[in-house]
Amino acid sequence: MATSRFATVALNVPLLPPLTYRIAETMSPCVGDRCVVPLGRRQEVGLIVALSDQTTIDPKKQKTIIRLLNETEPVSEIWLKLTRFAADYYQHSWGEVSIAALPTFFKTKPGPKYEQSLERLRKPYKEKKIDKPSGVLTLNDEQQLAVEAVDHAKGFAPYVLHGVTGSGKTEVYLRMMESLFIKKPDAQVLFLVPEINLTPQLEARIRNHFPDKPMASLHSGLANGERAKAWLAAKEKRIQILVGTRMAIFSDMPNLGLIVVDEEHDLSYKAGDGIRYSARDLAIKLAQLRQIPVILGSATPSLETWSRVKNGHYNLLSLTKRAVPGASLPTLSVVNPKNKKLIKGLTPEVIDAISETLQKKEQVIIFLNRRGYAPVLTCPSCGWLSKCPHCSTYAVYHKFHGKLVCHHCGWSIPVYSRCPDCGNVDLLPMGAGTQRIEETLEQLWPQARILRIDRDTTQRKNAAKEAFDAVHAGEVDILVGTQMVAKGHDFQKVSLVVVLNIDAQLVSSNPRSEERAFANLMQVAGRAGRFGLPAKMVVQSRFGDREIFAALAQQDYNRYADHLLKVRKEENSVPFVCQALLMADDANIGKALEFLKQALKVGTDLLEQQQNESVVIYDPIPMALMKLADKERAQLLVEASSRVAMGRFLRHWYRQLCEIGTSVHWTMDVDPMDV
Ligand SMILES: Nc1ncnc2c1ncn2[C@@H]1O[C@H](COP(=O)(O)OP(=O)(O)OP(=O)(O)O)[C@@H](O)[C@H]1O
Ligand SMILES: [Zn+2]
Repeated sequence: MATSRFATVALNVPLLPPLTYRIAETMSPCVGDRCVVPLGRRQEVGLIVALSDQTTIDPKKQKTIIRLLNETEPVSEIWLKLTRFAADYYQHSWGEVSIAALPTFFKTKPGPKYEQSLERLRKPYKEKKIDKPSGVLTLNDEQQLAVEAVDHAKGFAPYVLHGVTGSGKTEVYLRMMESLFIKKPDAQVLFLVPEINLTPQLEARIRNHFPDKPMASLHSGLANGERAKAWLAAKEKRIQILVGTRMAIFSDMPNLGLIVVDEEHDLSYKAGDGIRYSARDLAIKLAQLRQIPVILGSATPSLETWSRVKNGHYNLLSLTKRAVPGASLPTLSVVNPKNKKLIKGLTPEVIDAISETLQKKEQVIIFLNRRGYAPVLTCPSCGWLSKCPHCSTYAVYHKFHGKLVCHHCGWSIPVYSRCPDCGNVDLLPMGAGTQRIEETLEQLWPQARILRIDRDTTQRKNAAKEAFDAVHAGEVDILVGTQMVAKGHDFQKVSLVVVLNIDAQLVSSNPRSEERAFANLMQVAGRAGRFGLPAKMVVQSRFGDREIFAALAQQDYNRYADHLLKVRKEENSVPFVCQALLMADDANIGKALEFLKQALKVGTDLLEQQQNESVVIYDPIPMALMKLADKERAQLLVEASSRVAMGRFLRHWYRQLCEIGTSVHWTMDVDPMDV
């Protein structure tokens, strides 16, 4: 075979299409190999995406590949296609996406110890101990049906596994994997989870079920070396099961036979900075490229996903009841705190319910989506408020550390002993966060063992795992926390869930806020009564008569999702339109808005030129959280009736935006989560 003389190399540079380099005679690269090339005065690691025998580049300007990095197999054609798709879809250069998708080790110029490091990465994983051989459960009919459907699937097959909380979705995933392994013993499975904190429990469950199948996890809590190790093990087929957060979607698994996206509605599948990809959406694309089944599981599927079930793009698998015999869903009562005699913000109903549950020696979860002691500190004499000097928001009072902390930019100072404006010494915390509720609980139930789980208590490595282990071991009576306590955990003895302060989410101007509140409520309700204890849920809210609570009382996702879809359809909003957001920030909001006005003009002209009537561009506006870390931010919303129309517009518009040449920093978010 004649060797090619030129290689096209993708590089991590915005807007830069892959560049052509000469191949030295001693090298025989493959498509998918990494290499080091000169770029201006720098040397960069690039990815070879094509080979050819000729080039139109002037021989004097041709540059040569400096070093070929082919000690590992080249990335697969499918991996290249996936990253290329993501690049086109999210408006980045192919190199930006593909290089960024590699673990740091593989995108850094090799140092002197490169070979030894590679060798170390290839060392086998230490055997982990299996807790106890898991007994074989008999699947119920619905579970059985779900497993069989996927077992019979041919080629690309997208499924939504919609199962009420505690309906045994995890068991279904495990059996789906099992039947895949029976058919293809060397198959690989990619199992995506929204949060690192959910991986230990799940990993243990998978390990117990498949003691012989090598597995690894991949998430941002791992050191660079560990990430590279997992990535390489997946690539070289030394592991068969990869459990990971969104970044794991960019693993390259040659024998991939099944993808599971657990809790598919979770926001953390969408990257919030850099390349703003959705791992869930890319999972669908990957399954299509690999021609395999993909399972999106949730008790509360996102409306995007639900509408695709409704229009027949995805197949629906339903689990309508709890899996453990005798287990039922909690009964709901909504208590209006208005005109009630509150004790430290708690209604008598909540207090009684907690006391009763503690008497029965069962566990309580208190869910409050706000960490810290109080969201704001105020001076009652002059009206001073604890504003963050860098953001258009308040710094949160953290009593135990004696600090004011901005949850948006991280700014913090020791808390004032007197008002910085008027000198008054009696500063007052307003509202309550998890710390304050914890303090209240300690005062009201001094005998109870109370544990708070939120981002503040779980920063140390393994802290979250240890905390949840304590709950599982029955060492905790009351668990108070943020969303972290609502997700995924299979608690045995929780029989009461109390929800405080959900109202902020119900009156928000963000149109997705209510959808999220519903998902939160359903999920947290789902932590109670999983093992047959009669369970209760008490929500303090002023909006007890809303549709959301009627649906929650029945645990009727379908009813509420259909209701929301109807509203969205009437409003012609997502998922009935596609959106993209152009965001600009600058020290001065005026300049950010000015740039967006130019962008609007360019875009409007382009639409006219394209005779594209499926796309609408709205006027630029300051963002809801206008100032963040001293940057003033504005946004421009684009909506289109189809993804194709959107893609056609964005591609050209993006190029033209780059030509505007502004000092304003801007980014594009395709399918934004918040507008
Ligand atoms: N067929 C079955 N028979 C008995 N118990 C079962 C069966 N299937 C699952 N279970 C048990 O039911 C409990 C809940 O299952 P699992 O955690 O898989 O639910 P889930 O649907 O993932 O819940 P969630 O969405 O709330 O996280 C687990 O303890 C599991 O062992
Ligand atoms: Zn701030």
